[in-house]
Amino acid sequence: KENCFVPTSEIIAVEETELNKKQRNIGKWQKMAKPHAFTVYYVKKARNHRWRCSDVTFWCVDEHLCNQWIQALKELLEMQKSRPKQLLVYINPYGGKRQGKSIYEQKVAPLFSLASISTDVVITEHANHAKDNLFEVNINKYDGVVCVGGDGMFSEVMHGLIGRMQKDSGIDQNNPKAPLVQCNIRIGIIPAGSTDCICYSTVGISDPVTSALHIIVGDCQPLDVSSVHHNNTFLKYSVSLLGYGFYGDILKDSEKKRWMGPMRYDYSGFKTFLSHHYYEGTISFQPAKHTVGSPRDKDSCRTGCYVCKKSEQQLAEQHKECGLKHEEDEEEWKVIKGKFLAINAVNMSCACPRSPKGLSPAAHLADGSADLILVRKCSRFDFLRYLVRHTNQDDQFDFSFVDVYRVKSFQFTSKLSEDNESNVTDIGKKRFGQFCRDHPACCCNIANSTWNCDGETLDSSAIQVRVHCQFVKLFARGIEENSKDEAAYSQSSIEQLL
Ligand SMILES: CCCCCCCCCCCCC/C=C/[C@@H](O)[C@H](CO)NC(=O)CCCCCCCCCCCCCCC
Ligand SMILES: Nc1ncnc2c1ncn2[C@@H]1O[C@H](COP(=O)(O)OP(=O)(O)OP(=O)(O)O)[C@@H](O)[C@H]1O
Ligand SMILES: [Ca+2]
Repeated sequence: KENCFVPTSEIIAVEETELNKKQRNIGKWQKMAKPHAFTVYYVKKARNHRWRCSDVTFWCVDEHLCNQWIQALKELLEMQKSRPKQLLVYINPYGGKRQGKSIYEQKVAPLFSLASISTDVVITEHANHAKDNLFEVNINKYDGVVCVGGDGMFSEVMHGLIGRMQKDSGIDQNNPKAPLVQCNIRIGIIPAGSTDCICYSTVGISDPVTSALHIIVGDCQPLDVSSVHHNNTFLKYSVSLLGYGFYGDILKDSEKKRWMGPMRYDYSGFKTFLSHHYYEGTISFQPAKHTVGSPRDKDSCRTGCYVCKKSEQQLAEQHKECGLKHEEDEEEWKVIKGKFLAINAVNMSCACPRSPKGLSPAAHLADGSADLILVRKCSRFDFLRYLVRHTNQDDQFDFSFVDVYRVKSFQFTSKLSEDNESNVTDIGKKRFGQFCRDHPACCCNIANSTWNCDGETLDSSAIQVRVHCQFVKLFARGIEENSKDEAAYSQSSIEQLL
């Protein structure tokens, strides 16, 4: 009844179809002596970036012809070298609403088996199980690693893979300037967490079936990764949010409420909003001059993004020049001191179901930069106005108390650690403990906040951060343009750039 066009890259599987009696007796096929059939399973694109597995069955009388078609289509699939054949899967049974295991078994495993992908499945028994396991397994056996869980689970797998690569190459991660070895094994995310920001920002939806299909067709999306150090100690890598103040405090409070599931973030978010604490410190950063985009751009990173491609070319050129001294260290540092409600550094938009355009709507997945958002001390009402703009079309950077910069590296030191380092002992501060009790309404916080690094707290408030362009790869393709208007708009802005 309907014609449809399916690129071979979006065929999931081709199978010979056994016709049952009922099928044989319908329509014109009932006149055939012995009809033969094959079924093509393919990706059907629905609304809002959702993908589904659809199928179409072809019938004919000639058995030889039918087999020729099956053979030809299977050969076409075999030629798609980017498709994974063997995957290592880690399932966190306690992430999000604790449905990781059933999501995998009911929605994902049947699709992998249809696409003839073999899997080794590990159900994690404790935090860091997946990370530690990745240091031991024979990684070369696999075409990819899949994590079933949330951003925290992705982070574990990413740390395992990057850590393993550095260990195998004898690179010391504690050295902030070490030339890290890139990780080429792709990671797939089956969303089953509380925020699922990495999945949402790279696919456009958090939906397990959609993500499974992106893995099957062998998509590849590079991602920027930030390395976080405290002096010469490696702390963590980050791909989504590094947040101090508001998001650090939410995370710290929400960890005690894990039993609440994803709701814990709303509860702790509300509490943290009411507490309205601000923190004093100094932030220094190197602006990202290499990238052609800016955080106030009107259009966002989409599949085949021009801004990310430009950065990829530059990266390739840099690799060619390998060995030559980079001017990075000599490039200018901008220094900002102040009182901040939130300091957020995002490597991607951080779009998620709570905020469909994210913390920085124009941030790019793979341009080698992060957007540094500084929210200065302001009234509760203004901060609420700022937060609300994450949920509508208004510009969240259009406030006098909000600044945003595109950076390739930054450092932060809280006033408290600066004072401690310079041995200025303020007896008053010590006596008053954590908060300014003389002025309870002023919300001035003498204690440090903590950094929220992709949903995990960091031990140190003083950190040094460097963005590594396109450092890991995902089974994703970025967010696809979903309307003709959007596509035309993006094209016109590229023309403007050229
Ligand atoms: C009035 C409504 C305002 C809503 C504003 C929503 C902004 C939401 C922005 C979400 C950004 C998520 C960034 C991703 C971070 C992930 O790496 C990390 C690990 O999964 N998730 C979190 O840290 C979890 C972070 C969870 C943050 C939840 C924030 C909820 C804020 C609620 C404020 C309520 C104020 C109400 C006043 C009447
Ligand atoms: N079997 C396990 N028991 C306890 N913790 C685990 C287990 N497996 C993994 N973890 C840890 O649970 C943490 C949170 O998991 P995950 O990210 O999947 O869910 P979430 O926190 O609900 O979602 P999000 O990160 O999207 O907010 C991860 O950092 C991971 O280290
Ligand atoms: Ca980026």
